[in-house]
Amino acid sequence: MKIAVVGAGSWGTALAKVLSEKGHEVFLLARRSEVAEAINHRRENPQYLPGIILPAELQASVEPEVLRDRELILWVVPCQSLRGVLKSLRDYLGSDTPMISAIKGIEIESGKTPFEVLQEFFPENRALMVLSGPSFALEVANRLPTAVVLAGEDEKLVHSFQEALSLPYFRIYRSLDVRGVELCGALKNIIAIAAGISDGLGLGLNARAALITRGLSEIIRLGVKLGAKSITFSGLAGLGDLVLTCTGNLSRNYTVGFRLGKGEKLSEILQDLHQVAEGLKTALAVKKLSEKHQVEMPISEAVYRILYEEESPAEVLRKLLSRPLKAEFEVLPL
Ligand SMILES: NC(=O)C1=CN([C@@H]2O[C@H](COP(=O)(O)OP(=O)(O)OC[C@H]3O[C@@H](n4cnc5c(N)ncnc54)[C@H](OP(=O)(O)O)[C@@H]3O)[C@@H](O)[C@H]2O)C=CC1
Ligand SMILES: O=C(CO)COP(=O)(O)O
Repeated sequence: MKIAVVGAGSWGTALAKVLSEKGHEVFLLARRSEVAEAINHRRENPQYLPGIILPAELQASVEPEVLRDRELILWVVPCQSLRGVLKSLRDYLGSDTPMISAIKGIEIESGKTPFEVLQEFFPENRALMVLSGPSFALEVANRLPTAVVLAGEDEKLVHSFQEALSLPYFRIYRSLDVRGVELCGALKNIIAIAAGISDGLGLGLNARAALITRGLSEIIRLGVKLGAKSITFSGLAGLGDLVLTCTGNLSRNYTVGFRLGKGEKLSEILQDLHQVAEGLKTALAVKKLSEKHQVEMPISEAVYRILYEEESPAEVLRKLLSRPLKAEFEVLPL
């Protein structure tokens, strides 16, 4: 299959490597020519995946022309950049070319997910899909076993892409709950920041387990209000990715939280953060969505206050722990 991956950061490069190893003809569309040149001539993306040797067949370019004859496009740019990237590239794209978003975020202005933004640009396209799940780029690039989920509305189509894109070390499960799979991936990043803060403060493993569990509970509440199926949250894109990013120090979101917990200011952290930590922006989008839909999200709210109202992590923690006691599950008559 002729494939283009748009976005030559860590995840775009790792996915392009997987697809190239599967035998597809892959173009990786970079924004900067030095990135494309390093990939084409040194077989490496030194800024984002240093030391990983990329397949000789994988080609990189900065020319949007390479999108013209592709049979599949993967979108792998930061969520807040997607709309601008689509505006600049739409003339090179077929209106019904299959497309997969591998982006985990929510647009701040519109409250839309990447899938919804793609639908806005390609309203007739019935071949839009979402890829999510626990998958650190570096581990995938090192061919460590990974399981992810591909979601789409057309079961036959998702099934065929599941087969076409899987490798033994990159197992793709399929789902019809696009909304759920996509929201899981976006919302877990905020909880990962919270887990990092907790670890940075030295609050211990009990606290982290509580954050993961209560975090899951609140992201299900919002997700279901927004049309997701609750069962999806117990799958790879939900619990799987939540556990990975709340416990793995390869996570950029967790790392930002950890540094905040250690007392660094967000402005200092942003200065040397050379990759995207989507949870920072998603926290703003979720603040608006939770207020609009009247969903209580105490952990996400706490992260928002630390990030954007400069409340100290210790003060936010004190408030979290003094919330009224309640039943664990709202639906049970306890
Ligand atoms: N890394 C991971 O392990 C995983 C990441 N994801 C998701 O994938 C998405 C991309 O993340 P990731 O690859 O890690 O991010 P990185 O920060 O590693 O790379 C971002 C890439 O996007 C490019 N980019 C940024 N802004 C623009 C823009 N306005 N126009 C065009 N290109 C732009 C960057 O180009 P430049 O270098 O020129 O700035 C860079 O190639 C995120 O939503 C993330 O949550 C999902 C699963 C795993
Ligand atoms: O989503 C990820 C792994 O599944 C990557 O997490 P970070 O963006 O926090 O690094």
